Amino acid sequence: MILNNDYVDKLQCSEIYSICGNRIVMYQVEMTDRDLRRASHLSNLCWFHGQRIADGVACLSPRKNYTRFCFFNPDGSFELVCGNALFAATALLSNSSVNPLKIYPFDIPPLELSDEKDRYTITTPVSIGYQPILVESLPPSVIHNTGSPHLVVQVDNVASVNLPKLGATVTYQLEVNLTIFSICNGKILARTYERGVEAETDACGTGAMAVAVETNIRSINSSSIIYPGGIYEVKILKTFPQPVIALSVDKAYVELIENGTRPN
Ligand SMILES: N[C@@H](CCC[C@H](N)C(=O)O)C(=O)O
Repeated sequence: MILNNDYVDKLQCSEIYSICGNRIVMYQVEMTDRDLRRASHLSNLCWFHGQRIADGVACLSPRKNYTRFCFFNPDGSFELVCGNALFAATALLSNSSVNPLKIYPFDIPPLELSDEKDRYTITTPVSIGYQPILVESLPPSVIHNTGSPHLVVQVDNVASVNLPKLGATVTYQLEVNLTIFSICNGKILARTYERGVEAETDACGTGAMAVAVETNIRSINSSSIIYPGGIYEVKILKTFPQPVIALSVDKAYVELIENGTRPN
């Protein structure tokens, strides 16, 4: 993506990464926790001349022994975790003096991040949903919280679902993301409609984790989750007392697509 100089000026200390096609602004800023939580105005970095050019903004703020992580959707809503932004954060900080393994979101235990050979990996506990929910024509489905909440629905064929229509209903009624998946020749295919973006994105890290939880419950054995924008690998490391998942992505799917940093 080539943006004009006006937008590059607006970006200042930030970059846009594409992670499996999910475009995230990575904004490095010195801010207190209190100010960060209120910084929903930073979501304006996702917009240029009324057009959405990114699917969220992740703020990284240095602390003494770790980096604080905070995420806003393009509509300004706050979310604890964006899986893809954490992959980008690992890529961004791995060449700096900051310890990339210590990136802490608010309110939840720190996730484990690793940068090994050709892959980035996030390891995190997730909360399983038990209460089946009925929305429109969808089969009863549950919400898994993988740092962000996803209603996870198995369908016959992901390609033939009218995701914009169903997703809009789900985000409006339940205020969660909608992630659908189907099994095709033993492979898991997935799509996510993101709340706060109010559109389908090319891929979603927390959505892939939610699919991994659901397929594990249904005894579907496949470690690859294929989104329109790229492929994630998942491993369930343990299931009790709650599942712990390792989600990884090939570094080739993590691309710096716009660099707004300017020399002084
Ligand atoms: N794209 C993200 C999830 C971002 C948060 C989501 N829109 C929400 O509001 O929960 C990912 O890769 O996990």
